[in-house]
Amino acid sequence: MESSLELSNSLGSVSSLLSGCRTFKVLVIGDSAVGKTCLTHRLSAAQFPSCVEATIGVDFRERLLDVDGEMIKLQLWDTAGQERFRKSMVPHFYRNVHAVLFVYDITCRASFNSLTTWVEECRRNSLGQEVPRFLVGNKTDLRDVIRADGLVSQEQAKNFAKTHNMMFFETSAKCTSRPRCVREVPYQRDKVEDIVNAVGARLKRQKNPTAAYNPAYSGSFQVLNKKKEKEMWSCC
Ligand SMILES: Nc1nc2c(ncn2[C@@H]2O[C@H](COP(=O)(O)OP(=O)(O)OP(=O)(O)O)[C@@H](O)[C@H]2O)c(=O)[nH]1
Repeated sequence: MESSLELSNSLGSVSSLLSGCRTFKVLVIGDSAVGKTCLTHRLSAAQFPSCVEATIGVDFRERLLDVDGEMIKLQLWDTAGQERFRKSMVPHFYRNVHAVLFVYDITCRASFNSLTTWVEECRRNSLGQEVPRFLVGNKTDLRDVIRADGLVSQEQAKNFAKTHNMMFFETSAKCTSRPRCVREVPYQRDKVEDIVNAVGARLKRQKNPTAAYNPAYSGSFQVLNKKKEKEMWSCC
């Protein structure tokens, strides 16, 4: 497993050097089922997936982005939320990270409360404060079907973001139709592109990112010997 990771990362680095396009590793973390996989599909400009399974290990998706005339590549690491599917891979997730998206589900207070655990995991893995952090409250399309007192309020989330020096967004990975969402429920504006642009703009200002972890494909690494085995290196 580890040698596969190292080999693929080296191949990716070569590809990145040849393309001359700066590549940034963006880690996506948060509890299981908050919507990290769906969100990374959307962030990489793909559709909301019709069917998703729990991530085993990590999946990769990429997004090429034009930021003020410079093409940069966001390499989105969609990590497993379930501890049993993360196992010994965690240190790999945190190596050479350029930005982190902390995702919670606005309808699941427990996923918001867990954010401190995810922040702590970053600290344990020596992620410096200079690495930009983004807080994303997902599933805003469910705001109307959940009792207000069951929702994580924007105020709470903003305070958390401020305390931890994060840029805050709420979005729905599912709500893909911008005009329909804007007209029907104004606060459900499709913010996915806003998130991509904010991450891109913030990273573009970063000088000389390390180019170590650059798989030039979409694929996945998974912890083996699990019942729910997907194919290794499955394309997205
Ligand atoms: N209503 C709604 N459902 C969503 C949204 N995003 C994801 N989901 C659903 O939430 C469930 C979990 O989504 P995933 O993307 O697999 O969650 P995850 O965080 O990647 O989960 P792990 O892989 O276990 O870490 C799926 O049934 C999705 O269809 C959203 O914005 N709105």
